[in-house]
Amino acid sequence: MGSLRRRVEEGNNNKPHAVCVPFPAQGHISPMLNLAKLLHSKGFYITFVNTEFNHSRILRARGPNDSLEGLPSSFQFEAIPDGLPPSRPDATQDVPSMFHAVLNNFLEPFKKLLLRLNDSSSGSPPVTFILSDSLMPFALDAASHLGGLPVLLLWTASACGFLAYAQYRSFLDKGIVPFKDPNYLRNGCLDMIVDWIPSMEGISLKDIPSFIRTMDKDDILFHFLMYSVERNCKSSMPIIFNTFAELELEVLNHISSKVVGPIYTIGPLHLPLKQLMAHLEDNNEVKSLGSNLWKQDLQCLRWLDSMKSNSVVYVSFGSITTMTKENLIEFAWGLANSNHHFLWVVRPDIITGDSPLLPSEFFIKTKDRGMLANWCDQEKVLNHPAIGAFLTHCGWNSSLDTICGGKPVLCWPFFAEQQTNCWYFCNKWGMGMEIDKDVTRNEVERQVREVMEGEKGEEMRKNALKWKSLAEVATNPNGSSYKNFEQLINQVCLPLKHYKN
Ligand SMILES: O=c1ccn([C@@H]2O[C@H](COP(=O)(O)OP(=O)(O)O[C@H]3O[C@H](CO)[C@@H](O)[C@H](O)[C@H]3O)[C@@H](O)[C@H]2O)c(=O)[nH]1
Repeated sequence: MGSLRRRVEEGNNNKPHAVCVPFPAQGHISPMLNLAKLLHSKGFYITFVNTEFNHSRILRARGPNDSLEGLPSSFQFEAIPDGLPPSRPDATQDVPSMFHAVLNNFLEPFKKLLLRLNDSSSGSPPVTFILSDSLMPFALDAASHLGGLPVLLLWTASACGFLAYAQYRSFLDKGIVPFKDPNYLRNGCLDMIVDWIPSMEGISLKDIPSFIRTMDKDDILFHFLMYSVERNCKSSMPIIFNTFAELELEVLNHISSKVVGPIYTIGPLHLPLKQLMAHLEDNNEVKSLGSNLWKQDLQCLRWLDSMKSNSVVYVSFGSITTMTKENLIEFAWGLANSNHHFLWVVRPDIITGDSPLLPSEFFIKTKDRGMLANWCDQEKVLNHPAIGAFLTHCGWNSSLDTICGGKPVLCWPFFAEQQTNCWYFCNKWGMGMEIDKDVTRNEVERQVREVMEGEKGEEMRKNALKWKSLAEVATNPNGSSYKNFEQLINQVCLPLKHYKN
């Protein structure tokens, strides 16, 4: 697929040009787009690169007028093929296959794209740097192929997740991974305390990013993360973290001593973006840009408007989590039996290969207090005063959404570093409780009641509000993330333009 829009405009040629390449999944595209918009507001020319698959999904979910067309001349979208066979058009692609594709299929089309963008007839200024997702290591290879083009790396998950992934080689060297006993998931093995990770005293194997859970020495999930994080650590390029220093200070100090390049914490990106959007005119094209891969149900917010403050539990498991039909039924009855109001995002692809069907008794029992949606504007939902708590899988964007909204969490981590985020919510940040992997309706009911009515829930709510206010301080002028972002722009990104020319 070629350029979607190309307009040469006076003045663009002097702009520094950032080519942004997110990992092709919702939880990566959204923070990358947020950062791209912030860079654009600082005068950068942006090329945003999606896969063809996700590009089509965004067009379908948002419609051409409200997604990728009619943009200012200094913000363009490009799409490259992922080389994967066709899959369900509105479902998240298989994660191991995507890791395989990233390692094998992306380098050549991406190099071709960079060459085209750098061609004087392209209509865009010469590329100044690549802003690459940390999980797209081919961007580093493409950059060196093009004579050492600078690369900025964006880590879209938590810093604690990064530090935990950075231990993967130790798990191999110590002979812990791959596991040898086929019962390792059930025999208490995962309760082993991991005692060598600085700043994570008391953490157990079960809280380490889940890709250690394998008996296969060549497991693609484990090796992809180990390889990508190690490449980040060894690179002299800056790594940007979507977190704030006050939240993960100790971890960040350890990461700083582990990586060759500098690190910049500039999050939560939601907050500076919100401020930026508030200042843009309503007809500003960047304002209407979004990256949701599913169509948002706008009714949810209207429904919440009619609810009392702190009275609704919001339930969502992000864009990748899948569960069994039995899990879904247990969540449903747990919510129903709690007698609380709830808004539940049930993605059409949440049950692998099947539709998420719920029993009619459930609908009868929850008729006046339950709302289901395929997808919603989660940031807005979590900022809504009616929401009292969030039942989440602990993906990092959802974690930041809830921190920015000041809502306590019930955690049901699915995979990746969600287990580590969950451990931090429950053990360090004091705003979370964990629901067992083998979820039961009784536990869901009990925890929903606790977070909505109990003393512990009250304590968690207070802590959540404390983190919300610290996140605001960090992103306000003179806050840590604000200053880091200014430094990143003025001391790293803008001088790169000078260096290129
Ligand atoms: O109805 C919904 C549900 C979700 N979201 C958004 O979807 C994103 C979901 O991202 P995240 O919470 O991070 O979950 P995943 O989609 O699972 O994200 C992947 O990417 C994250 C960032 O790298 C990792 O932390 C996760 O472990 C990984 O699974 C967030 O921005 C939400 O605001 C909506 O807008 N509407």
